[in-house]
Amino acid sequence: MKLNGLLNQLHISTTTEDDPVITGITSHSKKVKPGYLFFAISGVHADGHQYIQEAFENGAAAIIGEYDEEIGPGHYFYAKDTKQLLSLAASYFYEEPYKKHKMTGITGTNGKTTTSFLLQHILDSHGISTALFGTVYHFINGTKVKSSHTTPDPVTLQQMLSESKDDTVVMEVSSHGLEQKRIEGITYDQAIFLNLTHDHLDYHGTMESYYLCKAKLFSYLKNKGTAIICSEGHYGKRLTEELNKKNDLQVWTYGKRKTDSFYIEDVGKNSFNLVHETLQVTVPLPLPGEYNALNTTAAIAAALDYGIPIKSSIEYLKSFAGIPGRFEEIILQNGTEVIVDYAHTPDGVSQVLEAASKKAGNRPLYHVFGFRGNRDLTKRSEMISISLEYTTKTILTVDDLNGVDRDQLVQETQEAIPKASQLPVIVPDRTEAIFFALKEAPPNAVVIITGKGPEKYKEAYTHPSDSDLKTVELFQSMNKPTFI
Ligand SMILES: CC(=O)N[C@H]1[C@@H](OP(=O)(O)OP(=O)(O)OC[C@H]2O[C@@H](n3ccc(=O)[nH]c3=O)[C@H](O)[C@@H]2O)O[C@H](CO)[C@@H](O)[C@@H]1O[C@H](C)C(=O)N[C@@H](C)C(=O)N[C@H](CCC(=O)O)C(=O)O
Ligand SMILES: Nc1ncnc2c1ncn2[C@@H]1O[C@H](COP(=O)(O)OP(=O)(O)OP(=O)(O)O)[C@@H](O)[C@H]1O
Repeated sequence: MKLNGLLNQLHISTTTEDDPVITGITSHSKKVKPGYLFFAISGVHADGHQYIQEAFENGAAAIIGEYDEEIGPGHYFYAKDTKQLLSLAASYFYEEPYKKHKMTGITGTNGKTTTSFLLQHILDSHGISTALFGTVYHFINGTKVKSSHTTPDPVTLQQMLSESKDDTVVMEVSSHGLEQKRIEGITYDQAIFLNLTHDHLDYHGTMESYYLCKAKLFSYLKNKGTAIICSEGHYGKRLTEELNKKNDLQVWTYGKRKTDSFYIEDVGKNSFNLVHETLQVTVPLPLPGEYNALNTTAAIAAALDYGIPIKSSIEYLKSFAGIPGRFEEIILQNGTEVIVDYAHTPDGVSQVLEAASKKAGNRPLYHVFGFRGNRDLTKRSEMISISLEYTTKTILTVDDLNGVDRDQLVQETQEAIPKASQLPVIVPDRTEAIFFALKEAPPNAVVIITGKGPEKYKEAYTHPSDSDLKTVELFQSMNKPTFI
């Protein structure tokens, strides 16, 4: 690809005499190789304009930045919004790879991973090869690829789209990804809105700007594309109203109202009823909880939009194998049921504890969880209150420190405890906290550990383990019953 052609596609109305070949695109100066086009971006921690010199030294063919002045010894072009242009340039560089696939984007505070796994399972079972881009891992051409972001940076994203030979791409679209315009240069055949509840206010500031950011996904829908929206909650209703005013989209809602395009009722332990137009069917619940009936309905609706009959989706769901760290269950030798789950927002914790307490019935329910350092502090008290409401015993611990001193995080956790008659226990070492819960809980109890799901620990703890699941397994192996 030549520079002048790319500048033209980006609507930068300057040309260069030498018109160099562009060999790659990046916004990180240290990744620049000879012939690269470097985009200078002002970020949260650094300003890419400070690294222009380094980019030239590493061989950049040209730079695009937001400073309206000549910088450096080589080609420099001014642009108003380098984040947007970086994504567009990456898309053009890889020859607009989204056009090779059917594209599904899924957004929402909670449930993106779950819904994307469910949809991928249905599509794959139907013979539609499907790539998955998301938090747990990416899955391209039948192979798992390590994921560092829910929505990858634009260059990685476009490269993955280009490498994928899959018919369909199902991708989680995070609010950070939307705000940073990582998906610019892609249009979607369908977009799904799951919910919007308290999270990431450290980044978005207010729920209003968080909503406006999530709603942006729907502006990337193709003409006649399908919007699938959960109507439970204020924001889903608002989005539906806003999108219904546009005539160029198919808008489907799902939820618990009879007016929803996909209406669910009678959510039980193992199944729920789904009504769509004249069809009424029983759907097996692939994972416990009403929230998972909703996630499943979103996946069934998306599959129907791609031509898969609802009854076929139901058949396929019977072989769904679950998702790492999403209501993942282990039964200890003494009978204690342990659940590891990724809930890390007030709504997520509330939903999963509701499902866990239904499972526990009259049995005791123990809950172990903690907070991440440097992340939305305003959700902490609410999460503790919810835990205290649902559980027999709450054991607070720490999650990733993210650079915060452990004692400070423990102190912050202590301060977040609302005044309540039943006080939680604090065990700062996460492995000790899990051991404590498993030792304290009577054999008939259910112990739920939330926050990390399948993620590896970033901190070192007393017991040699690198994830919640491994800690539970370690406890098992150290506490094997001895038979005489
Ligand atoms: C807050 C945030 O989202 N930051 C993301 C953002 O970084 P940034 O623009 O703020 O980068 P910065 O560090 O300030 O640097 C500014 C610019 O200087 C450049 N630079 C910097 C240093 C240098 O030596 N040379 C150089 O050129 C950087 O490449 C960058 O272009 O853009 C980067 C490239 O796309 C991301 O890797 C980075 O993700 C950080 C690491 C991150 O942790 N993000 C999380 C919060 C995130 O995105 N999470 C969502 C999921 C959230 C959820 O739903 O739970 C996700 O999609 O993964
Ligand atoms: N529809 C939902 N509504 C509320 N909570 C949910 C919903 N779906 C899942 N959850 C809860 O949120 C947790 C995370 O789910 P999931 O990983 O699917 O969400 P996510 O949106 O991908 O999260 P993240 O973007 O942070 O990775 C689950 O383990 C569960 O406890």
